[in-house]
Amino acid sequence: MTTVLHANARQFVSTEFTKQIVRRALRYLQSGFAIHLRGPAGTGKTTLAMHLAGLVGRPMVLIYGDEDLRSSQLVGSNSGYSRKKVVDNYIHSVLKVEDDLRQNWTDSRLTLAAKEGFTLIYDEFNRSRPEVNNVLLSALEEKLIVLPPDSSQSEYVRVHPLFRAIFTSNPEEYAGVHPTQDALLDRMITINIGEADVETEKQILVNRVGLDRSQALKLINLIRGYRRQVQCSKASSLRACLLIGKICVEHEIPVSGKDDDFRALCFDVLISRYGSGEPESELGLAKLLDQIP
Ligand SMILES: Nc1ncnc2c1ncn2[C@@H]1O[C@H](COP(=O)(O)OP(=O)(O)OP(=O)(O)O)[C@@H](O)[C@H]1O
Repeated sequence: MTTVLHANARQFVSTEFTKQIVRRALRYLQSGFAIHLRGPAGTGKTTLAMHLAGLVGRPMVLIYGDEDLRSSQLVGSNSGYSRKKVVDNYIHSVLKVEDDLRQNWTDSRLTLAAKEGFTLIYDEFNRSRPEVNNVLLSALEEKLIVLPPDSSQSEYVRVHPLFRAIFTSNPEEYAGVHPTQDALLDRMITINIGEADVETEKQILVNRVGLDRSQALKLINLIRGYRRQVQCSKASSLRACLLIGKICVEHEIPVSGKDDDFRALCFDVLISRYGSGEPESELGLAKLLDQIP
């Protein structure tokens, strides 16, 4: 049974940075094009996708890209049998038996969304093997989903005009990410989602974990400073900010380099995330913490 979701608009923090992306993305979706939000981990792609789906206003279906995802989990599969047996002995000398055994076909998420005109969010789609995603080529271009020959259904599903698709992905240099076939990229509009601006991260920290603005700014500057120092561009600072911020608020730890608990928390979260584990990386973080009043 496929779960259909509805977006929780309250959670989404809107700033000038996010509004200009939402404006562009909505334009493309309203014109019927699939969009692809691509960027480093933790830059807010999935949250933005859910927000956009909420603005489109149709129920949404969520699929997560995965190495083991099979095309049947996108399109559907036969599950079990139903049997209809009719015994006709109206004329007692004549016994007529009709025995009809059929396979039951169950639509999976892509087919459900395409049939009903829902919004499909396919999160980190390039973690699925490229051949599994081939079914999307005709879904996005010819607006048809070709069902497997043994599907006991018609050979294809016509895509509902209100169907929309939002893809998210990490760049190909990430572990576990497959190169995306050009034909699929050619069928979507890719928006590169970079690191949010300081104002957006600050607003998210204030709204999501309850830090005050000055503490949020101190934390953002510390983490961005450390990422610059160790030259780490792999993941954004947002998740680390939210993690440290939440623990500080819930355990009343001040955002201050003078506080031992805060220093230990930053070492625990930041060295493993961005650091090299080398002594100079730890020394560098200690010096940055010394500068936080
Ligand atoms: N505009 C926003 N409003 C509120 N919270 C946000 C916003 N953008 C991001 N977040 C929060 O930041 C964190 C990271 O966001 P998200 O998971 O969407 O990033 P992502 O780019 O999809 O990461 P990944 O590539 O690892 O999947 C989440 O906790 C999310 O709730």
